Amino acid sequence: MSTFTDWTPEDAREHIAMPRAQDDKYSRGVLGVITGSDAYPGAAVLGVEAALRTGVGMVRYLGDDRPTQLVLQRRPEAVTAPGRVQAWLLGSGMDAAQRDEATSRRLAAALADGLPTVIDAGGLDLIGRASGPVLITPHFGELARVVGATKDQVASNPAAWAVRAAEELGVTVLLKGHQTFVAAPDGTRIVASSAPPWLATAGAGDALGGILGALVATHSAEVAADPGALARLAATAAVIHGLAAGRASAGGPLVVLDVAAAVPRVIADLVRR
Ligand SMILES: NC(=O)C1=CN([C@@H]2O[C@H](COP(=O)(O)OP(=O)(O)OC[C@H]3O[C@@H](n4cnc5c(N)ncnc54)[C@H](OP(=O)(O)O)[C@@H]3O)[C@@H](O)[C@H]2O)[C@@H](O)CC1
Ligand SMILES: Nc1ncnc2c1ncn2[C@@H]1O[C@H](COP(=O)(O)OP(=O)(O)O)[C@@H](O)[C@H]1O
Repeated sequence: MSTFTDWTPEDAREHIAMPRAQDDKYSRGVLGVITGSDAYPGAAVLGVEAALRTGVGMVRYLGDDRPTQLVLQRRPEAVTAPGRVQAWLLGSGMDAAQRDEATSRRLAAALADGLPTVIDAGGLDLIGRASGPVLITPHFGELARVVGATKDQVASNPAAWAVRAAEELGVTVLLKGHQTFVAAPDGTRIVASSAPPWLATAGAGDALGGILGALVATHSAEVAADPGALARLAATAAVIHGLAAGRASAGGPLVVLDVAAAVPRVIADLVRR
């Protein structure tokens, strides 16, 4: 039985990249994002919004036309031309069965980059094709599909299934749920428990992907030097997400854009501690 270490706000604060006076947008980190689809364009908007609110030098969004238009309407800060990136966020709001050729090509190019890559939802079939360090962000149903189990089996012992998936797949696993379990092939085991159940709402996981993508892009060099850093960044994202949900909720229902809107204040409070 693995022991999972609780990830606290004090732990999380150590994993926020503070911009320095000499920084520019490129040196802070560029997150490449391929998410969303005609069927689920909102997932792209939520992920980009959350990434920008977490703090990153640039979000380079390279998804389909419809989500691109919606992302730009909501966030003209996003750059939609190809170019340099330091980490990738792939798969939220995509359906592997509906993927067209152009999307497959863009995903393949991203996966061949050798960069740290966060893979969510409709990108999870691509785990084995990534050439860089990988972090996956499944919910119980998605992890069940990936490891060939049932959702009920995963739900009955999520911590153990997160460990098993990390060991079998050789990637860092962030398993979503009321508690967020993070397991890495190097034996790192972390749990984050700051999220209120009000966060169980459609799109919350897409926002988590954006928060995590931004943290990875702003720590790309650290991850290249030590892929074990991905687990600590994953747990930090879960803590930020949970604390932001607590603010957006204030004890009542929340909407995901309000969770993203709360992220900058959560981070400001963390770094002030
Ligand atoms: N605004 C947008 O654009 C949004 C877009 N979105 C995008 O939609 C796409 C489809 O994602 P999806 O999770 O809805 O369906 P899918 O992967 O087929 O899983 C279904 C299976 O998994 C289970 N299951 C589901 N959730 C679970 C959970 N939290 N915890 C535990 N189990 C859970 C469920 O089990 P059941 O309850 O049926 O037994 C069923 O077996 C994806 O690309 C996503 O990014 C969403 O993010 C919403 C907002
Ligand atoms: N009962 C719960 N309590 C707290 N957080 C939850 C609960 N259920 C889900 N969450 C969180 O909400 C998010 C849901 O993500 P996900 O299942 O991928 O939904 P979606 O695909 O709709 O974005 C995850 O970050 C998860 O940890």
